[in-house]
Amino acid sequence: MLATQQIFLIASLLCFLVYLALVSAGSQSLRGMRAMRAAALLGLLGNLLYAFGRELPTLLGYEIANMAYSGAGAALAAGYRQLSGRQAHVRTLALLVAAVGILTVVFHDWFDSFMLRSAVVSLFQAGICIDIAHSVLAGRGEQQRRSHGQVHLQGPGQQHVQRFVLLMCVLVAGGHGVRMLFLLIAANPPTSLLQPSTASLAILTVAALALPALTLGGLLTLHRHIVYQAEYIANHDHLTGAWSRKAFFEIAERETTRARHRRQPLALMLIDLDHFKAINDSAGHEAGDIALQLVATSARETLRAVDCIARLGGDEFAVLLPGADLARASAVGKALAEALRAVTSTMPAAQRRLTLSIGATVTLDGEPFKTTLARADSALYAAKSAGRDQVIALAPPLHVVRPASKVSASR
Ligand SMILES: Nc1nc2c(ncn2[C@@H]2O[C@H](COP(=O)(O)OP(=O)(O)OP(=O)(O)O)[C@@H](O)[C@H]2O)c(=O)[nH]1
Repeated sequence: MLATQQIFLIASLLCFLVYLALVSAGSQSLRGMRAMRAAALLGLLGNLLYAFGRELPTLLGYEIANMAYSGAGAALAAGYRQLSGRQAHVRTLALLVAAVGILTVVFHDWFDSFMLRSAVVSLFQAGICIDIAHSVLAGRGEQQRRSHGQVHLQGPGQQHVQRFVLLMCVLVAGGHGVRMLFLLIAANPPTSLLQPSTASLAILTVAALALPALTLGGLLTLHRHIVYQAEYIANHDHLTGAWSRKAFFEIAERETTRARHRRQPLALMLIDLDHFKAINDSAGHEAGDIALQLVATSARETLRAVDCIARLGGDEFAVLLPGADLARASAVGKALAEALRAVTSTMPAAQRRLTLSIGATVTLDGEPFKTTLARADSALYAAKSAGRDQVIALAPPLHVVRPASKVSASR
């Protein structure tokens, strides 16, 4: 058996295994999944056709094999584009694949030139690798933006996958560059890719293994996306996007320990919408949902990336402010109420009436978090009892620091 045939058979097997893994990963709905599957299948087909190229008619063993390879590259590029949130541009990629197919036929059957065929294929494959690298780098920025303040959801695994894909792109694009250079300067340039020379074998190995390797990178990226989505759903409130109650208590324990170690203050605010039931009753449940979303949006505009907002249930939110003292917590509470007022000023009457009661406190060194939470709850209760639409801050031990200061006159 020829060495080249073995390489292509190994690459076929790898493509098949990656395809199986992509199928078993399920989740058809995930962006990029279909393109990755198509890349693995086309890669499998291309490698098999190349493996038996000598036994098959030229049309199958060369032209169709080439088309399958180009198609696999294009599908990979589309998949990585979708994974990173870029537009896939399927039509443009399909046109490029067709152009590569036509040119290889022209430079094979009409004007036989191994050099020109190689130039077309190398330019296309190097371009695909550059585009994939671009997608990976663009996706990295996107994830950093999305994970702002949620860093623990992004494990180091994702970075390793991105580095692996980038390395493969550099290897393949660089390999095609070296190949072109070699063809240009070699005293006796090869006249066929299947010519048994060490250089041809090296090029073939890189080219054949690049496809399953890049498809595997896509599979790993998809896997990280699935894990990320599952973690996101488990840790976030679906309506407002705020942290879930469960995640909040985990974060609170961690932040309490961190504040103690760093000897820094940690403030906690409990926020409850005023007369929320009336909004639901008068304007409907949907208007109530919008009101809850507005609170979360206003909070995100007001808070820093290190702060954390969670929906504890119903119309109650909690906010952790690492490094903030009581005065700062009061100021943030007022700023939040102000931001909500600004957002709702142009809204229908039901949401325009939206005000907040806020109870704030700071952790006392060494006390369990549930004690801090109980104090913030007392402050919130005091704010409600004092007429709502205000921030009340309670310092440890339990005494009122800012008695019933109105954020604004109630409307
Ligand atoms: N629209 C909507 N309403 C919800 C949701 N979860 C809980 N509620 C409603 O929130 C209301 C909670 O009202 P309460 O906190 O008991 O009372 P309130 O009207 O806000 O009055 P005060 O808190 O005393 O100012 C109830 O009517 C619940 O049905 C939700 O996800 N969406």
